[in-house]
Amino acid sequence: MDSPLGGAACPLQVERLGFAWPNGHAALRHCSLRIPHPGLWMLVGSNGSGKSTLLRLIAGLLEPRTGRIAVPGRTALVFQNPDHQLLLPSCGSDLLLAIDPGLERQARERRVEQVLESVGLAGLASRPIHSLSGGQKQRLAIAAALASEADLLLLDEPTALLDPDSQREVLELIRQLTASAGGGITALWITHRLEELQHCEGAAVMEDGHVGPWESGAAVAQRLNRPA
Ligand SMILES: Nc1ncnc2c1ncn2[C@@H]1O[C@H](COP(=O)(O)OP(=O)(O)OP(=O)(O)O)[C@@H](O)[C@H]1O
Repeated sequence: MDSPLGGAACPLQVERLGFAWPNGHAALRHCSLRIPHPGLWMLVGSNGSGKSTLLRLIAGLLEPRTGRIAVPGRTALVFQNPDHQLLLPSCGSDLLLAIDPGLERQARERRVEQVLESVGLAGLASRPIHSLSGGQKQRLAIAAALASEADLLLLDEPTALLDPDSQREVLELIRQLTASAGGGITALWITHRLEELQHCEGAAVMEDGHVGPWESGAAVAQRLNRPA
């Protein structure tokens, strides 16, 4: 299948995107990005370079002023702080919010169990969310994204608030979900943690509202680690 922007189908294509906030500040200028195939892809860049704005545009929360975004599948955003997106008191009730309400009750409950299992939280449907650790909450937020049948996960510094063990667990979870055996899921992951770049398919640097070319994560980490 061809993408709406012409080339072969790919999980995400962004072409010459422009966006300005109501105060006139141009957050994105001629911003282009193409994810060629499923996997884990990372974006780095200094504070204010436009990374979160780009993710919100891709998710459809903001309207671009110019340019185009082509996403053949569904998107889901995962925020830095899972408390900003987990709404209901128990794990199961929160996940039910994300599941197609047209499905029969039993199918919805089965789906809850399935997605909990896929993020390592099997059997926790009735657990109160406030009793989860930070890492478990972040995995639940990822489960909600999966429950919504999203195939493009947009992760905005998902490990920034986690301790090193939980950070590794969340990264490993996303790696498994985006591995080819994981069913064609794509993740676009924003990070300031250069060590995470070692684990991606490709990394790009965002600067002043513009995304650079894909490079190996190791090459980007090495360059950004070097003193100016
Ligand atoms: N709601 C808003 N209203 C006006 N300007 C905003 C708003 N949100 C962000 N901006 C501005 O847009 C620019 C890009 O912000 P954005 O949050 O996308 O950057 P970022 O690369 O994600 O930064 P960080 O690494 O600090 O999260 C910044 O100059 C920021 O101040």
